[in-house]
Amino acid sequence: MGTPHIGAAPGDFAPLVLMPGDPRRARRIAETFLADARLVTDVRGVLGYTGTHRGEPMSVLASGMGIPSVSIYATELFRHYGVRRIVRVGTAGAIPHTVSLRDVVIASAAHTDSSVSGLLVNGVSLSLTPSYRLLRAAADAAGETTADVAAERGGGVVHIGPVFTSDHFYLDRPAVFDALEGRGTLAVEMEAAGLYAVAGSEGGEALAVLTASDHVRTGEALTAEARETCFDRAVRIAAAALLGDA
Ligand SMILES: O=P(O)(O)O[C@H]1O[C@H](CO)[C@@H](O)[C@H]1O
Ligand SMILES: O=c1cc[nH]c(=O)[nH]1
Repeated sequence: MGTPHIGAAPGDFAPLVLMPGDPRRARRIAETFLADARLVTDVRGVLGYTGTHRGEPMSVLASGMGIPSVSIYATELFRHYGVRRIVRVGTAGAIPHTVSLRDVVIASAAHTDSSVSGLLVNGVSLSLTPSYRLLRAAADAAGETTADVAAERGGGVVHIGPVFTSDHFYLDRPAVFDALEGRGTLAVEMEAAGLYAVAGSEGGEALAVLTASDHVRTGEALTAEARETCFDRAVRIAAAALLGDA
């Protein structure tokens, strides 16, 4: 039963999956966003739950950190569990000063310093992009969140644009961030490009909806408590995108 990394039985996952990096965040999402959630896998402590959201079956599974880890879980979900859509709900470091802590960044493309963009098609550096349907549904779900509305709700604004998926959390190269910012890159994280690459290869749909938990220019960072509260907004947008025309 299951795959090398997922202990769930066939049929245990819904076709729609939310995917945070952190297993404890997966549990929190299951407790707060899913009705009747049940644990379906805990191999290696990577927790997965299935329940319903607004009456539709929906699952949550942690990805762990980095492209190799998210690639394993996304591939096994698409290939062996009939999953159709995965939306990553992660944290990220804001790059330009126009992105503030608590803002949500919907990743319309993922640049990367990983080899993944060049590994899949010989001689080609692939553009790693989300499903247009998911992107459009997330943009619609976020649409009413102007700066004023966001301030009233205690959250930041929603940005849509490219992100940088890095293999290096401790990347001490400001020039890289300068060059990426000059090309419109909004935030840095460690999984979106891998998820987009897997979805492209496996015939699935994927998107990353990120919350700015720290700022690479100023060094500011959210407290652990603020991180949890702010994160809910990204999860709401992600769940709405998953439901889309499901
Ligand atoms: O909060 P998550 O989803 O894990 O995302 C970010 O946090 C981790 C690094 O601290 C990396 O996985 C990065 O992408
Ligand atoms: O990967 C990440 C996640 C949050 N903040 C960063 O600077 N990098």
